[in-house]
Amino acid sequence: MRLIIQEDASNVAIWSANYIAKRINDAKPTEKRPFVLGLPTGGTPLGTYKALISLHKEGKVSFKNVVTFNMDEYVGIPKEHPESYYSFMWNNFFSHVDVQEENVNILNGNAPDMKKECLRYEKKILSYGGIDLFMGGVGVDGHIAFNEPGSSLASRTRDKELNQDTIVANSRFFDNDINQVPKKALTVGVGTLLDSKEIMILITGHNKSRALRHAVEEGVNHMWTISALQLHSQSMILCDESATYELTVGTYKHFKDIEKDNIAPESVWDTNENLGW
Ligand SMILES: N[C@@H]1[C@@H](O)[C@H](O)[C@@H](COP(=O)(O)O)O[C@@H]1O
Repeated sequence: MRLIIQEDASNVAIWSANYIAKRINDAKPTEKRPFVLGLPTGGTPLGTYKALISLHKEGKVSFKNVVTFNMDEYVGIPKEHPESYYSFMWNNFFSHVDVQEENVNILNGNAPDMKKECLRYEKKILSYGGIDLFMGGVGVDGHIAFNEPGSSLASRTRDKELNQDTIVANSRFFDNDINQVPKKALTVGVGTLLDSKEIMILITGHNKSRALRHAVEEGVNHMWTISALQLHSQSMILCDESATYELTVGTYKHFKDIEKDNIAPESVWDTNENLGW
């Protein structure tokens, strides 16, 4: 696993956006052979979406031949609800780039048959030959997508009960009222994520430092589903300095040293100016 440590969250955003743009451009996607991108919601990837929109507006990347699959969606709120992941994605990203509506895939949290919906999603991912690059975030308790502690590391797309920690954490988007937060979600499984060709997880802020330690320094454990990344041959965590507080000095120095020549992807574009950072 690679661990790339950036100074702060804005650098994480710029780095990840450039990386995604480079992967898409290198793949030279076509209508018949699109690039397949897995995407998350949450506060963490917002900067990445902002940076990708800038890159798109500068003509440096197109999403015309990109097919997207979102990680998860709440169950039981209408898709038009301002806090549904459908609304999040269209408001914060899809509406600002040239992605084609028919290429956007988001689980339907209101499907009459949840099992069928999850199976349909898995099959659709397979129909494209799998996901080329899955970007994700992490919960404070180390959950990836909505794979809460104790989720099977072989799990596939399914419905999951959200735990109290997640409900409390997500209540910030629901007027800080835990009663308004959906108690269930549909989510890709850990196994689904591990089948992606490449995984890039963004971890920023002090409150995620325990999750980062478990991901990097502890063993693979279903109580910290993020740790399953250790089983993947092309996984990368991109974090900021604040998230490294629980790493040992030795771990920190090791990754700083081996990644020192990889501060940015080879053809990094300087988007700082345009983003006002
Ligand atoms: N299902 C999402 C996860 O995909 C996300 O990684 C996590 C952390 O979100 P944030 O980036 O806002 O801390 O929140 C939710 O639980």
